[in-house]
Amino acid sequence: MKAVHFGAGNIGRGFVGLLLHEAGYEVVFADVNAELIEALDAAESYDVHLVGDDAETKTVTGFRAINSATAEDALVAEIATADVVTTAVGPRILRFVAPVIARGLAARAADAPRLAVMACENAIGATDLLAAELMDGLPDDDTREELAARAVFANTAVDRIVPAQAPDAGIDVTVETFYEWVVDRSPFNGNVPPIPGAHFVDSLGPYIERKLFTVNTGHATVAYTGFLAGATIISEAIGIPSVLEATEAALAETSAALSAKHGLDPEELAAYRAKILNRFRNPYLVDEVIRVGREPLRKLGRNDRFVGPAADYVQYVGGIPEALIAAIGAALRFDVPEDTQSVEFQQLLRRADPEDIVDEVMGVTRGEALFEPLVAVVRAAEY
Ligand SMILES: NC(=O)c1ccc[n+]([C@@H]2O[C@H](COP(=O)([O-])OP(=O)(O)OC[C@H]3O[C@@H](n4cnc5c(N)ncnc54)[C@H](O)[C@@H]3O)[C@@H](O)[C@H]2O)c1
Ligand SMILES: O=P(O)(O)OC[C@@H](O)[C@@H](O)[C@H](O)[C@H](O)CO
Repeated sequence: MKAVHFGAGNIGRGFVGLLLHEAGYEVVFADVNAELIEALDAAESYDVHLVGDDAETKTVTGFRAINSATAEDALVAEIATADVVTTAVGPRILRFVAPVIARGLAARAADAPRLAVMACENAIGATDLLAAELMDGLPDDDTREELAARAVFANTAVDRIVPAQAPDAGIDVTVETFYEWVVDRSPFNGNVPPIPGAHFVDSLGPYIERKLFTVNTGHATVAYTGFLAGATIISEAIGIPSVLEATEAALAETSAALSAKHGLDPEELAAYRAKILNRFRNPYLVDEVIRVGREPLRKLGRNDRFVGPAADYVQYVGGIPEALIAAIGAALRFDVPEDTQSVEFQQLLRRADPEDIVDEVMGVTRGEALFEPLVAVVRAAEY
C-alpha cells in the first residue's frame, strides 16, 4: 500500500506520516521545502518522540520524499499508483496542491481502485474545499465526472499538538502522546482504507466542531491572552490565572453551543475540556504562542474557532457569548512581525472601518446579533 502525503512539516511527519507508516503504507512525502525534502530523502528513518505521560519514541521507516515544486511529473506518477493521498499543508495551501492531485487522478489506470483523498487540516470541510479547488481547475463537466469517479474525498478531524521543532532536531519530531484522527466513513461505501489509527464515523460534523471549537478555540485563547500577558510558551501562558480564566470562560460558551446544537452530553464535554487544558499544560512541549496564534485572519474567519462557535451560541443557546468576544479582542492585539497575517491585520486595523473588518474578516453582517458587539471590540482595538 502506498500513501502520498503533502506537507512534511510538524503534523505531517509527527502524526499523519507516523499513523500511515504504522498502518503499513509506504509514505511518499511531498513538500516545497527543498532542504526538508533533501534531508528526508537522504534518511532511512526518523524518530517521533512522544512526550508527557507514557512517553516513548517511535521510528518511521520506508518513506520517500519528492519536491513538489520541482518534480511534479514524478509526483503525478506516484499519485497515479497510490492508494491514499493526505494533506497537512494549511487550508489556504490546498488550492496549490489540488492541480497536481488532479493530474495524478487523470494518470490512473481506468481499472485502478478509487484513490482515498483526505485533507488533515484544522478547518471544517477541508477535504470538500480541496475537492472543490480540484474540480474548479478542470476544463469541463466530462473531465470532472471522470476524475470524481476515480477518487473518494473524505473529510477528517485531526488532533495532536505538534509544536515547531527545535533547530537541531533535524527531521525528528517531538509530539504529545495524545492523538485522534476521525474520518467521515460515508463517502467510502464500506471500503474504508485500512488505517488502524484512524476512527471512521458516520457523521463527522459533531466531531470536527467539538475538536475545533474546544481544542483550537481554547488553544488560540491561551495564545492570544497569553501573548498580551507577556508569555511566550503555551504551558507558561496557561499558568497565568487571567489566561486560564479567559480560556475556561470561552470554552464554557463553546461547550454550551456544542451541547445545544449537537446534543453532546455536558458532563462529557466538561471532562473533554479538562483533559484539553491539561494537554496545554504539558511541560515537555515547548509550543510557542506565536505558532498557536499564527494566521489570525484565518482564525477569525466565519467558520473558524471563534466566530463559528459564537454564531452557534447566538443561534442555539441565545444571548451574546461575551467571553468569546473578549478572546477575539485579544486576537486583534496579536502583533507579531514574523507572522504575515498578523502584520496585514494590524495594518487593516489602522486603516479600515470596524464595520468593514467585522463584515470582511469575520463574515458577520449588519443585522446579525453578533455584529454590534464585534464592531465594539474592533473599535476598542483600533489605533
Ligand atoms: N501542528 C499541529 O499541532 C497541528 C495539529 C492538527 C492539525 N494541524 C494542521 O495541519 C496543517 C499543517 O500544520 P503544521 O503545524 O504541520 O505546519 P508546518 O508549517 O509544520 O507544515 C506545513 C508544511 O507544508 C509545506 N507546504 C507549504 N506549501 C506547500 C505546497 N504547496 N505543497 C506541499 N507542501 C507545502 C511546508 O513547507 C511545511 O513543511 C495545518 O492545517 C494545521 O492546522 C496542525
Ligand atoms: O494549526 P492552526 O494554526 O489551525 O492552530 C494552531 C494550534 O491550535 C493547532 O495546530 C493545534 O496544535 C492542533 O490543532 C492540535 O490538534
